[in-house]
Amino acid sequence: MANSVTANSMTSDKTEPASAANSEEPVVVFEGVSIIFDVKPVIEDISFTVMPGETRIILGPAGCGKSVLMKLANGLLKPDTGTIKVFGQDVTKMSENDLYKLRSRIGMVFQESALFDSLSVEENVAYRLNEEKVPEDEAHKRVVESLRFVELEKAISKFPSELSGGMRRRVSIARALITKPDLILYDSPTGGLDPITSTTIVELVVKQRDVSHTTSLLITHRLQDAFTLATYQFNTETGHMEKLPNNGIVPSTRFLVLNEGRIVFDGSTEELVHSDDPWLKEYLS
Ligand SMILES: Nc1ncnc2c1ncn2[C@@H]1O[C@H](COP(=O)(O)OP(=O)(O)OP(=O)(O)O)[C@@H](O)[C@H]1O
Repeated sequence: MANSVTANSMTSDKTEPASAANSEEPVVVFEGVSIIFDVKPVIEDISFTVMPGETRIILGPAGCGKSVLMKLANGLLKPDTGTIKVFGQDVTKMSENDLYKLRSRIGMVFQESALFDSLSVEENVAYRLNEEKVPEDEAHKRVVESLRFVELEKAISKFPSELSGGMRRRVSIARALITKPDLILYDSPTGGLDPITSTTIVELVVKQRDVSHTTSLLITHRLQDAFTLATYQFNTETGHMEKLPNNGIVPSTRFLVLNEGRIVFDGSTEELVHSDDPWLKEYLS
């Protein structure tokens, strides 16, 4: 089988290194991060680390601060206290110019796809390349390659309004992958999709993870998607994901669970499912 993700006994945290990252250094580090909106703390004293090649799944009830946390990681929001390092650089202290450069290494899949309705699929996917003044021929080649990855080459000339929700989400993923990022931030990539379409999107995330070993943060409201990510690997021969044998767990998948702006869990899949915490047990049931 042409796979490089290995099942383990649910105890090791070893991960495959991300292609362009130093495997020794964490990709994302939050230390004592808090942010207050209108006198209300939305993120409170959060600390966690994401290592190269890790897929960090972020769970928690609606409004607990998941999207805010992701915007903090991308430098779109600044915390009131604490430090946030991405690729070793403190994003809380960076100028907009430096943040712009840093973001060329970060792919972002926004909630609800966030495509530009007036642009074609090709223009949407090429957006970042156009900003970086990549020559047209080269940009076109890369758009085709990126759309092929999400199995949507045929939609290249269409407009977002002509696409289904699942197709728009695929375009959004193709747009995030076009710069071959070292970190991908997925904000609810299956939000608002039906279960079958959601599974096709999760399969894409699994494919991206297992083909490129890119570090990622992924918010999901669907526990089923989270556990699929933790227990399935991509088979490049069949072109589909499949469940790991013997109840195996993908070792590079870890969880962060938030509630009311605080971390209530930070650990492996096995630790999560075996947690005795009453709140977590209720949340997972
Ligand atoms: N820019 C902002 N200004 C003021 N309040 C904000 C801002 N962004 C988010 N909030 C508030 O912060 C809280 C957390 O929002 P966030 O979007 O992070 O939640 P979430 O966990 O992602 O929710 P959901 O699962 O519903 O997407 C919410 O109460 C929200 O109203």
